[in-house]
Amino acid sequence: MVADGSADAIQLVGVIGAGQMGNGIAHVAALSGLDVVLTDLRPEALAQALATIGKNLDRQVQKGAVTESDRTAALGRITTASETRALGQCDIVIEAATEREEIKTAILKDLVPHLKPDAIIATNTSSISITRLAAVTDRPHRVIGMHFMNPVPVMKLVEVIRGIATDDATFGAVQALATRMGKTTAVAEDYPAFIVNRVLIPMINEAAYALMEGVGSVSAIDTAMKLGTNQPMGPLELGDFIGLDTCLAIMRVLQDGMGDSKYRPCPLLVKYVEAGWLGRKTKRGFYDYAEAVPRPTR
Ligand SMILES: CC(=O)CC(=O)SCCNC(=O)CCNC(=O)[C@H](O)C(C)(C)COP(=O)(O)OP(=O)(O)OC[C@H]1O[C@@H](n2cnc3c(N)ncnc32)[C@H](O)[C@@H]1OP(=O)(O)O
Ligand SMILES: NC(=O)C1=CN([C@@H]2O[C@H](COP(=O)(O)OP(=O)(O)OC[C@H]3O[C@@H](n4cnc5c(N)ncnc54)[C@H](OP(=O)(O)O)[C@@H]3O)[C@@H](O)[C@H]2O)C=CC1
Repeated sequence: MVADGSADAIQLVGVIGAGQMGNGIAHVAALSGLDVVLTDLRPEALAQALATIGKNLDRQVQKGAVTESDRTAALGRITTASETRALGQCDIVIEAATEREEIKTAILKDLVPHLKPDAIIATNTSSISITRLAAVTDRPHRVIGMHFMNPVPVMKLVEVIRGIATDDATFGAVQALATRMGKTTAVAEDYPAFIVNRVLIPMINEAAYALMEGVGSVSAIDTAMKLGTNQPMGPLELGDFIGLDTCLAIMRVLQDGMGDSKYRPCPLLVKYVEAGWLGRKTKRGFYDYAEAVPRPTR
């Protein structure tokens, strides 16, 4: 029962998509004492996600942030599955698959027949309209944006985005869940890319323009922004970290949704994605990750 909006009302969390965000969400949820069912189409993605979660928990144990017994308990609370029906008993399902609207709508349509009547559907989309995603479900009032930041175990923010039909009980339950997971929430309205990515991704896109136009090299641009504006990563390094496919997808949502040419994706960014140079996850983006120390490519 989740209708009262209390943190304790949610006990079983489903996560769809076992990529970098899905594994981070599963990690933090399990560490908060929640039971987790993590699904992905590919069994190899699930095995890789469990290995990553184990490694990141080890890192937290070494730092003294997590005890060995909490690590073991957290891993024991995560089960994996390839079939959607495994999510049937979840109180909330958090969709964290690839940032493409047709993928997300197909997932949601496949999901709803399996769910309990009052289960919440949250999406970790970085940019896509919550209202539009909710409209393909049987329960737009129970659909909400729950936008975690990468890396999920480290970053403190969750953006919460209501669709036009999202009800107060759903909003309250998700705010409480984020708090239980140790996160601080910021509420954003349902406009393209919400708050964080409305500001951040155009900056990364502009850094790609600066690179394309020869304003600076990869190292110069990242050093300038790191030391000049006190950001932990330069914009090109951060683009590689997020995934250049995801950055481009967000720019396209901004361009389509806002209809303003200031959001045009940088042609160099487009070319990198077309080449399959997606950043860290493919070992090549603005940097080459083949060696232990990433090497700038331009
Ligand atoms: C695209 C979207 O839709 C929205 C987004 O997410 S936008 C992206 C938002 N994220 C950012 O902007 C990240 C910017 N980068 C950073 O904050 C930092 O570079 C970073 C936290 C990623 C790494 O920091 P770092 O100092 O270079 O590395 P490192 O020392 O290894 O890590 C810092 C801490 O995080 C921990 N950590 C890093 N990655 C971790 C992970 N995946 N799991 C668990 N812990 C992790 C480390 O153990 C370390 O912990 P302590 O502070 O307790 O020592
Ligand atoms: N990267 C980031 O910094 C952030 C990303 N996000 C958002 O989180 C979501 C996931 O991003 P991220 O984790 O980076 O992406 P990844 O590419 O790392 O992971 C996406 C995962 O979803 C899987 N997938 C694709 N289609 C389906 C499907 N139909 N059913 C189940 N799983 C599927 C992919 O499998 P396969 O590899 O086989 O395609 C992959 O394992 C996106 O919406 C993104 O915008 C939000 C905050 C930050």
